[in-house]
Order: sequence, then C-alpha cells, then structure tokens
Amino acid sequence: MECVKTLTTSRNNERFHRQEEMLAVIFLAIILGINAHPFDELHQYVDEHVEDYVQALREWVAVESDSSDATKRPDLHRMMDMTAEKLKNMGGEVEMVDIGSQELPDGTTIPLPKVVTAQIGKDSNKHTVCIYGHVDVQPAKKEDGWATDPYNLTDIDGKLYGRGSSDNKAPVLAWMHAVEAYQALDLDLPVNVKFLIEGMEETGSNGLDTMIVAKRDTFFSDVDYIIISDCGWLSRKPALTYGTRGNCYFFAEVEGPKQDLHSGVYGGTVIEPMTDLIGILDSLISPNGKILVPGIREAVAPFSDEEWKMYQDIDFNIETFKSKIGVSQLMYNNKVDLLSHRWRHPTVSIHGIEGAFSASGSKTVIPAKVTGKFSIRQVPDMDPAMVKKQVTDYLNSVFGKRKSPNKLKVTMIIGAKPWLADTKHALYEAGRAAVKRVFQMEPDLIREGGTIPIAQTFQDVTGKSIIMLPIGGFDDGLHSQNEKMNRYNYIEGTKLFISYLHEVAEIKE
Ligand SMILES: NCC(=O)N[C@@H](Cc1c[nH]cn1)C(=O)O
Ligand SMILES: [Zn+2]
Ligand SMILES: [Zn+2]
Repeated sequence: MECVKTLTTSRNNERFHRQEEMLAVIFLAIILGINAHPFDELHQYVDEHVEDYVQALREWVAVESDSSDATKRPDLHRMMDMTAEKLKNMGGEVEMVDIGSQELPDGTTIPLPKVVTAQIGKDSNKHTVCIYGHVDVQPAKKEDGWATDPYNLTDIDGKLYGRGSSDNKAPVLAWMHAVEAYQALDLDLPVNVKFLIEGMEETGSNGLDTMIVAKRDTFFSDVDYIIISDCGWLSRKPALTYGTRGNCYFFAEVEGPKQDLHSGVYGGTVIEPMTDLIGILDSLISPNGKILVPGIREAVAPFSDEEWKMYQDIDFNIETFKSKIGVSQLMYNNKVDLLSHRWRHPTVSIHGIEGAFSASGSKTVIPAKVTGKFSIRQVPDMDPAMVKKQVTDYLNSVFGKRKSPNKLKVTMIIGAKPWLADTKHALYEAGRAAVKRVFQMEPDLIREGGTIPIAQTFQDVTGKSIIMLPIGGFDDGLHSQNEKMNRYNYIEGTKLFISYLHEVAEIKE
C-alpha cells in the first residue's frame, strides 16, 4: 500500500514537472514571439536593393528644385509631384495641399509648391508617427567650384555627390525605403506612418505654419510623434539631435543716386550707398564674434553646469573640424566653447550684397542701390519678433549717426524660431536602442547649429514631441560645393529607420 502511494506521488510529481516545463516553453515562445522582429530579413532586403535606392536618389537629385530661385519654380512643382507619386505607389493616401502664393521682391506673386501629405496605415491600436522632410534645395552651379555637375549624382569612392543629396533628399527617400521594405516582405508596419514633405524649407518654410495650424485637428489629430531627419552627425558616430538654432534673416537696403555713377566722374562728390552699407554691416559684430546689437546677448538662456558636462563628454576633435573646413584658426580653441558657440549661442553671418559689382574684371562704378543680406542664428530664449525690433532700431541708429542723405530700409524676411527637445522623452530612448542595434554603439546626443524653421511650430501647435534622427555624415558639405551623401550613411540609415519604427511601436504611453 505504501509502495502504491509512493508510485502515485512520483507520477504526480512527474506530471507536474512536465506541465511546468511546458508552461516555461509556452512562456518563452510568447516572449520570443513578441520580441522576434525580422530585422535580418529587412536588412537583407535593404542590402539587395542598394542600387535601386541610389537610382531613386539620382532621379531626385536631377531635379533642380531650388526654392530660392523663382525661375526654378516649375522644377520645384515637378519635385513635389514626384514625391507624391512615390508615396502613392507605396499605397499612401496622398494629398497635395495648396498653401497659397509667395510675393517676390519685385511685387509679383508666384504659387508656393504644394505640401505633400500621405498616410500609410490606420490601425488605432498602433502609434502614429509623422515624418517631416523637404525636397527643395539650396542653389548650386558648377561654376561655384563643384568638381562634378551638381544635378548629376556622381558616385566617387562611395560618396554620392549632388545638390540636395544629403540635405534632404536621401534622408526622405531612406524613410520611404524603410516603409517599403516592411511592405515588400509583407510584414506588418509596427506603427502608422504619415509623411509631410515640403518644398520651401531652404527659404524659411513659407506657408507651412498656417497649414499646420489649419490641420491641427485633422491630419495631426492622431499623430503621436514627429520625426525629422534633416541634419547630420557630429563625427563618424551616429547621433540623436535635440536642438536647432533659429534664424532671423535680414535685408538692409541703402538707396542713393537715381542710377549707377562713374566713380571717376562722381567719386568724392556723393555719399556712396555701398560705404554706408559696409559701415552699418560692420557694426553688427566685432572681429572676435561678439554681437554688438544691444539686447541680443542678454536674451540667451544661461549655460548650466549639466550642459557644460554634456558638451565636455562629447567626443569631438577640433583639429579634424579645422581640417575639414580648411581653416588654420577658429574663434575658440576649446571643445566646450566651440560646440556651444556652434549650437547654443547666437551668431551674425553676412551673406552677400545685391546690387554690388561682383563679377570678374574691374568695373569702376558707384552702385546706386545696394542690399546687404545677413542673418542672426538665434537660440532660446531669443524671440524673432524681438530680434527684428532690436536689429532694426540699432541699424537705424547707427545709420542715423552717419548723417547720410541716403535711405536705409531694414526688413526681416525670415523669422524662424529655435527648437529644443526633452532628451528624457521615450523617443530618445527608442533612438538609442535603434542606433545600438544597427551600429553597435551609443549615439552622441547633440544640437544643430542650423535651422529647421518649422520644428518649434510643430511642437507648439500640435503639442507632440519631436526627435531629430540624422543619417547625414559630418562632412557632407550641406549648402556648399560638392555636397554628398555617403552610400554607407544612406543604406545603414535606412536600416536605422526600419529599427526605429519598431522601437517607437514599443513606447508605452
Ligand atoms: N537642413 C536644414 C537647413 O539647412 N535649414 C536651413 C533653413 C533656413 C534658415 N534660414 C533660411 N533657411 C538653414 O539654413 O539652416
Ligand atoms: Zn535641410
Ligand atoms: Zn538646408
């Protein structure tokens, strides 16, 4: 009897252990099932389509979508059509939003390029991300000193040279290719994806603010997060960007005689507009970079110890930076000063003088009317409306002291706000995880000296959090001669976006 009891107990124990084992297996399967994401298949798909991606970029770079040149407006419209077409081919619900027209300096108006919006996926159980980018470019001419035709994408040693290749055509395409990879492999998209692609970013995103306000309760109503990939890494290491500077862009027009004058015949008798203009431009900033407009420096948010430490911890080589841009001396010699003046202090840049003689040769003329163009990159807590007043008042006062009979007119043509994000937000944690998976390293947390004019408006109007997830290289030459996108950044960047979509889906909010 005792023996039968022992046998039954041991059978029960065995059954219990087997059940326990099965439960463990099921539990493990569930865990693996949830976490198993086919990254390998997706990455392999990307690797198999590299040449298609390069060809797509070639076709986009071939379009001279320069938003600053009204004569190129037909190309810009075509670029927006191509963007819409690509999103339609991906099954997107596409809209081309009319954002009105633009007044040119001569008083005529031309239509603004339509903004392309698209929606892919509408599952209310998933997060929805909105990818913002632009497909307009800065001007470029071969004569500016390009080694290759700026509108013919040219591959030299894995570097894809062409205007707009890095800013911002390849990153926009990489996002589209990331979504396409999920679709091609018949994999469920981890999040709903919306696209908002514009064609006026390089000239201050004219018309976009109004459109965002108008679409706050429609297009943006279900958007959880906004992602922007319109900036670059700081070094060879991937980065997540949490701030951009704003930009206030000014025209200072000085008008004198009714027409240009012979400098031999009239020189010494007239007060020259160009002399006045150079004088007032020179009053904006000292040779060592101190902004002289009263009130500007006082408005800059204090630099905290925590921030100082963050900058100190960033891996950044000043000598590499110097050699990349070809200068022997910088404004600052230590890393923290240099990075902070690049990212979180304002600066004045003088860009050009319209009406001045600038061709080769030696024309001896006194220009009758000249317009100086300069901008002030601004930072928290500066405010564009305040900067406009400070600069206008200051230049009028400096000009007044010259007692010149010429006329000065100061206008601010762009007033783009700076943007700053909370790096503790889950979007940044997701960014870290995606970077680690694709690049096996921690990303740098950086700010950007350039401007995404619409970033802060997105944040203010929609109340949604934004992350900037760059894939451009540190030496891409944005806005400059020989702009390029590395094949490596373009392709691994596409994989990063694939991973990021997965990581965002995991955010519990
Ligand atoms: N890639 C972003 C970029 O280059 N943005 C422009 C936007 C701008 C600012 N003022 C006029 N355009 C930039 O110059 O930072
Ligand atoms: Zn850009
Ligand atoms: Zn740009």
